[in-house]
Amino acid sequence: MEQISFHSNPFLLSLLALFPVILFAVIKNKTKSKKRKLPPSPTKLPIIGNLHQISNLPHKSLHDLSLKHGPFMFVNLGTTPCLVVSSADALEEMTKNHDITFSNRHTNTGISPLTGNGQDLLFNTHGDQWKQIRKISVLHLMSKNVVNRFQTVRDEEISSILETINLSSKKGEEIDMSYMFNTMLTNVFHRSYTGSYQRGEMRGLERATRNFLSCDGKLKKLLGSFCFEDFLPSLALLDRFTGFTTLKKTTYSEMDDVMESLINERKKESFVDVLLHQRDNAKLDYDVKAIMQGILIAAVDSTGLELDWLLADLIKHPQVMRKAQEEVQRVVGTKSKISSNEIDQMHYLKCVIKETLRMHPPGIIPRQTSSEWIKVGGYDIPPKTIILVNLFSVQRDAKYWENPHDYIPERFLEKNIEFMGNKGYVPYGFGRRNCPGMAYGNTLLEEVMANLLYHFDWKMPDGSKPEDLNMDEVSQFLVARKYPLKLIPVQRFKSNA
Ligand code: HEM
Repeated sequence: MEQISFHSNPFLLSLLALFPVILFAVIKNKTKSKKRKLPPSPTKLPIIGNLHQISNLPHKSLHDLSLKHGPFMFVNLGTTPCLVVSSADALEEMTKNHDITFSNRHTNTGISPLTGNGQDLLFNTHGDQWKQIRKISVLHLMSKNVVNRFQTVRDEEISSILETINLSSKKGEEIDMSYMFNTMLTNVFHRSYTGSYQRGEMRGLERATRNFLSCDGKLKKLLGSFCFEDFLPSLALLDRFTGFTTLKKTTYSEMDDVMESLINERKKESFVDVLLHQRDNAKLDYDVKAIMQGILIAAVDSTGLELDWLLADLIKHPQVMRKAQEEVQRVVGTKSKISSNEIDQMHYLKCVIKETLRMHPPGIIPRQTSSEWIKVGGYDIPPKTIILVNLFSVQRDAKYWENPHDYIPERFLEKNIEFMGNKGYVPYGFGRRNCPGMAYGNTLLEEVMANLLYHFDWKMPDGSKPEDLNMDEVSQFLVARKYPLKLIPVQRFKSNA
């Protein structure tokens, strides 16, 4: 057998020479990872991690767990570790020190087709492409200027729902306000996307609106379903048997058809037209349909669920409803149309909207850190960690909100708290990844609510009382009302609406 000679083997020789360096690196690495301090975590079970401690309302379960384990807490959703951020100070620290690092979003299996392989706006990695898409979208769809340009579109769509509500009021029938809100919002955004300023042009979009509402319903069901691939990847095959895979396929195929019809209905220089033009002429590489569907869902679903909560909160608190109605009446007088100047004077209504957005934010915001370790709250957070910012906990943080679980719009009269830049109040998100549709969303909330309060009183169906209104929630990525809001409208002035 040939003897191994260190002298004649240059590889072994260099290994020998490098040995002290390698040893030093190994020891350094070991002591470093030993020194790493991960956030506290509830006790985990093998395979499922902390899934057994999380109900079908994750924002509430995670809130309860955070009361025991702290504002930075590690939970394992199946095999996936996540950092849950649950207080105003914790979020402030993340945003102040690590805004860029955690400006990526986490996706899951149900959402992945929405992202167009990461070529959309909502789920794109933070970087140049995301910046370009966001700039185009704000400039051509969401800026204050564009919101003003589409004033007549909103006026027409709001008048249209007022007419329908009026008919129900004459018959004394109940009306499904949740459905009404979603239809109106889809019409508004379809017209804003395609530049259909004339209501006549809406005819071509009626089918698209019906189809969008149908597949948006399927999408919510999909996002509310358990997905093995996300939590227990080794059992991913089971998704085929639960119906998850089929539902995902049909939902996105129908959504694609809706985007196709919006592209066909587009007018020159509309948002959709600009997206296509920039992609083809300015050679910007992105997925037009993915951008369109992502923003449409963000716009319709978030604004729709907040309108639902707003009206429900007012039903549940009749004295707040009365106060808001008195203000609207005082400002508008006896006119039949409410102007934006008049809405600017409705200070109490604005507080009502702020309080509903505090109590019922759209849900948990999923982010993801970049490829570096970060330190927060004295803990070390590994690269590529999924971050779940629990807005429910942040906006009910007792350090910043007195009686945080009570509905008190007056708290906003006493303090000047805006949608951005206040600790413990982030209904439109935070940092550079915040909601670019805030101006559009908030304008819609104000205009719709001012009109509903001005023209109608609202009664519970079947003679039930306001306190009987069911306020249960459902979590389908966003946290919405579990049951549609069905009410009986009562016209306030015979000649109006
Ligand atoms: C009351 C209505 C709305 C609420 C409460 C709301 C809330 C939010 C929240 C909390 C986020 C996550 C922000 C973050 O990660 O920090 C978000 C993102 C987003 N929202 Fe809204 N939103 C509303 C309406 C709208 C509207 C009307 C549009 C479009 C016209 C829109 C478009 C978007 C987009 C595109 C994003 C993702 C931005 C990005 O990742 O760069 N939203 N929204």
